[in-house]
Amino acid sequence: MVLQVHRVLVINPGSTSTKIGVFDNDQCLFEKTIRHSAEEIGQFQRVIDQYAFRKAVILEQLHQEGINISKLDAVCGRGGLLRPIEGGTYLVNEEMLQDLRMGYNGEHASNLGGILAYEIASGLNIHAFIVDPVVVDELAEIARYSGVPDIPRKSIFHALNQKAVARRAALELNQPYRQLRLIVAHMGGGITVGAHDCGRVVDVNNGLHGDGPFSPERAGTVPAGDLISMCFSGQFYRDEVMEKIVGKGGLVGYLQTNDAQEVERRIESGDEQALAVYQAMAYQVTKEIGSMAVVLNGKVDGIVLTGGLAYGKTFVEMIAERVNWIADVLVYPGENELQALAEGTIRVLAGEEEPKEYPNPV
Ligand SMILES: Nc1ncnc2c1ncn2[C@@H]1O[C@H](COP(=O)(O)OP(=O)(O)O)[C@@H](O)[C@H]1O
Ligand SMILES: CCCC(=O)OP(=O)(O)O
Repeated sequence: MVLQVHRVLVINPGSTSTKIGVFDNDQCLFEKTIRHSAEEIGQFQRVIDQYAFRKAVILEQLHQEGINISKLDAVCGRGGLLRPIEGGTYLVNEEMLQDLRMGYNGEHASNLGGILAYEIASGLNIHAFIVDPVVVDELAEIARYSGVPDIPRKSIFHALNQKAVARRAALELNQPYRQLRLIVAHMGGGITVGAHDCGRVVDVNNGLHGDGPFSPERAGTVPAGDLISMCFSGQFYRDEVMEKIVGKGGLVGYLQTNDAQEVERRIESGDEQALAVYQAMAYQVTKEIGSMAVVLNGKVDGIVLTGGLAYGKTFVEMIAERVNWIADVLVYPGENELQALAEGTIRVLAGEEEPKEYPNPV
């Protein structure tokens, strides 16, 4: 029997980068990470305004690589701040596009994933998909309480990569993912730390809207009372305050860069402020890991560090030395998101799985 080969373009817009790949089934033909500086991204007021810029960057890169897009069978994007849904592969439909365009659950680069996939696919008369978007919701009911009844906690995190690396850790630990208790810290432009309890992410910080550790471009949890006073001080517009939390918080706020490698260079050249901020970011990640250990009743089979920041040896060491008493630390730098997007799409194209229809609420 001849195996049918499906060619898929996958697009992963992150807050600090656009990552693309072309796959023949699960075989990667080419992948590329295009990094965007804080200034480059900062010139756009809204995430949706970055659409034309990111599309041009993608098409230019494919052109340079000599990829003929008319040979594609599908396009898949990382999605987006939709309504809370269960994991899986979803066909991009009109209702989804509307929610992505309006930012139903807020603004994030991944909203562009489904839109870019749809725009490129519709020009070629092929289907567009998203896989395991950032709103996959498996929270335990107890984790939804915030203390303010009108503001329930939400599941907004690096679902795609957290699941992919958790499965990789399960292979390494030689046990099924569904029988393991893992803590996964994805450390990219945003940072999310999830408690994976036997295959379900029962608690995780909302990586976008002021919850958890600060990150290269986000504030994480901030003192609520002071934030409220800032909002009503008359000194700032709403968007300006939001930017302090998402986009211009964290490393960008303290050091005016979202680039951890640049921070490491500054530290090497003796910059004490850079060192203090980097140490504080690691410290906040360890606090979140500690709290997820409590969520798992202290029975933790492994702590997984992943995302772009996990390439930073010093940063990983700062974290590992504070948390390795909880469990062994496994480090998977970068992310498996392109591969995971491709595999989710191929499962549907090969007829192994039916695509889910949005919305398909939890
Ligand atoms: N080799 C490296 N050493 C240290 N930090 C790195 C390295 N490579 C990337 N990073 C940092 O990782 C962060 C981006 O992570 P990434 O997972 O690619 O984010 P996103 O997908 O949100 O754009 C940036 O701060 C970047 O500077
Ligand atoms: C919205 C949660 C996912 C996230 O923060 O992604 P990036 O790190 O790519 O911005």
